[in-house]
Amino acid sequence: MPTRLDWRIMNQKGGLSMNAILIFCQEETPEQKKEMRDLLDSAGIGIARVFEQNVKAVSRSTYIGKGKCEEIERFLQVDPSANVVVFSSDLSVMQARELERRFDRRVLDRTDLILHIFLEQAQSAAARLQIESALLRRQLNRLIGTNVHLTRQRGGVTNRGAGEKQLQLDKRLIKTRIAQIEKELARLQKQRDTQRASRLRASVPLVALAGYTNAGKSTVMNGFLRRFHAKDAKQVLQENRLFATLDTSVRLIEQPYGQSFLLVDTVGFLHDLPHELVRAFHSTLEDIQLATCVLHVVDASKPNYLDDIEATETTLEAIDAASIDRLVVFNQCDKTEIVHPAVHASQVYISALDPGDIDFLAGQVNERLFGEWVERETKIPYSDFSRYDTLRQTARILKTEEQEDGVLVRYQIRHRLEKNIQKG
Ligand SMILES: Nc1nc2c(ncn2[C@@H]2O[C@H](COP(=O)(O)OP(=O)(O)OP(=O)(O)O)[C@@H](O)[C@H]2O)c(=O)[nH]1
Ligand SMILES: [Mg+2]
Repeated sequence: MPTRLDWRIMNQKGGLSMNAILIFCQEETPEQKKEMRDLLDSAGIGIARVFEQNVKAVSRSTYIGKGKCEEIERFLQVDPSANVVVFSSDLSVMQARELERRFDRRVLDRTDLILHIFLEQAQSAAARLQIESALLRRQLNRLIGTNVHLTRQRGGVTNRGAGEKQLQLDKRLIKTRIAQIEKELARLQKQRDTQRASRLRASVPLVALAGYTNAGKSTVMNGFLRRFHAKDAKQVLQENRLFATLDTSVRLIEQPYGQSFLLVDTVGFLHDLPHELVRAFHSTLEDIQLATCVLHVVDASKPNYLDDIEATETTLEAIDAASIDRLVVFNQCDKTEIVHPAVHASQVYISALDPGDIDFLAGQVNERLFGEWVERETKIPYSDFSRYDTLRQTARILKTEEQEDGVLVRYQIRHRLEKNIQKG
């Protein structure tokens, strides 16, 4: 809503192109550096210049210290086209404020950047509101104690008194907006609770795709949709971009023999996800908590995939989902030497692009959800058509034999589905 207020982030929506100075501060690994660049790319921000600094003693006011700040300031004078400064590390309120004052530019840290991507791309009302609320809270923190320099950036007001007044007004407007958002979020939460309750009543198990961003969760979902669903089932967006998915999508995966389940695609995780972001993610992650089984999708072709697994596990713990039954799906095996499809204990190796591998994964999921196949025999009286019908839908019929008092049926069924065909 109030674009005027969020001069730090939202004013870019007008179409101004963003060009950044990117500052690495902590001897990041090549993978971490690539991830920062990918995040900027996802946010649609170009890179004018990269500065590197191994900050040993973090400066309380500027993080990187006076010398580095001066070097950057000199660069900004020579090349004023860079209109934003991005830090790979998270900054305190005080540091961000001081750096913005010195550079006379917007300063974004990693969290700002992620929120920025979310704001641009999230579709659902709840996700958008949660992100807006997180952004406004950060903005409010930075405004507290701020003085006239902001007003200078807003359009040349130099009168200190007017600036203070403007600041008070902004703070009040932000607080009012946050209160409005909280109210609206509570209403949406109620709506979601009702939808979930009806889903649970339908007694179809829920399977959640979770994992690091860009691991291939949406591709796995589309694989399932292509394989098991009617042709017009709406596919979800899969893209080589961090945070391609920002809203959850739930689809019914209809399989034979009563093995249908709901599959939910969720937003990707990232390492060191700050608490406020986990909160902003929350509405999209609630589905994971209700899942019977979590498919933790990993990009097995990344050299540092173990770090990704750890980051995902940490986030699952943070949302109280760590105790849910888990299948770790090592995906993108086609880019590696790993033999696929294969399974070792609760680890499955696949390529989501291969329909045969999706079938294999479905088999593993079915076993977790519905148990092993068991072989049974029963006699159904001719008068009990409906039981025979249920049996046909839920079991693999192996043999039927017509007898005087009914049909003798031999069949295979997943043992947890047996209760569905017990004599009524
Ligand atoms: N070669 C190969 N590419 C894959 C495989 N699975 C996914 N991809 C590609 O990897 C990229 C990311 O896939 P997505 O399914 O969008 O990843 P995601 O986990 O949903 O990512 P976010 O929504 O950003 O968290 C896309 O370009 C996919 O085509 C795979 O098994 N093999
Ligand atoms: Mg996705």
